[in-house]
Amino acid sequence: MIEAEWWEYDDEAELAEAVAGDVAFIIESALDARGQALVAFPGGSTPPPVFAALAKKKLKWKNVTIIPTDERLVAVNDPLSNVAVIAKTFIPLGARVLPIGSENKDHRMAGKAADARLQDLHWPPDLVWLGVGADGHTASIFPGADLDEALNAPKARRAVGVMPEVLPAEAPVARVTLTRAAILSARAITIVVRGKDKREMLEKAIKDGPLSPTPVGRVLADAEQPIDIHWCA
Ligand SMILES: O=C1O[C@H](COP(=O)(O)O)[C@@H](O)[C@H](O)[C@H]1O
Repeated sequence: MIEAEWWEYDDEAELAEAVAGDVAFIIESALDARGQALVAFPGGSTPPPVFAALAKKKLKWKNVTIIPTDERLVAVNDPLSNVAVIAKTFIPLGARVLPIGSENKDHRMAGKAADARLQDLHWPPDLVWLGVGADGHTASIFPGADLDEALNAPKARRAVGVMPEVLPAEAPVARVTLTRAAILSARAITIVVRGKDKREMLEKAIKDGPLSPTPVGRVLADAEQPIDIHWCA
């Protein structure tokens, strides 16, 4: 049974401030407990206002490592790159931002390379913050031939390569993504989504659990930690 708590906001600005406050608290707690923090942030259009609010927090950024939850297989200076957006905000603050993508056109090889990079990190992540696409993908776990590997890869595997069955119009490229096991290993999981349609889809995915046809439902079905879901229309 997925334990999900919904947090609703009047608008995007209110959501950004609240999520930034929560993420800062998680980072601060990790720094107090372990002297370092490892967090995974999503790409897409939802995070930038949250990043801007989070960047104003006084944290020991040099002890914080940030990885993307997933990456589009494009050059790091391509506007589609997830890590580029993260790096632009947090590298100037002193954070370590670790790219997991490559320009390798073979997404399976790129997945292996991403996994090797992540194996060097102090695991588990203190936070995996997930976004959700209109088609129900989360991180870059998409419907298609690579879905099973992303969902059922061995526990030790942290990233795989994925070719979405239907390429999303806003970023029609192959990806690398954290596996379900890597996502669920996090000390905390939070989801940030906007829009009524996504809310309905996510509510249904959570209700359907392991039987959900959507990747996000299949990922969350095995979560043992409570999930915070931040939403605005
Ligand atoms: O392609 C992606 O999309 C999802 C959702 O993005 P949004 O624009 O609806 O916020 C995102 O979570 C993922 O990291 C990204 O690669």
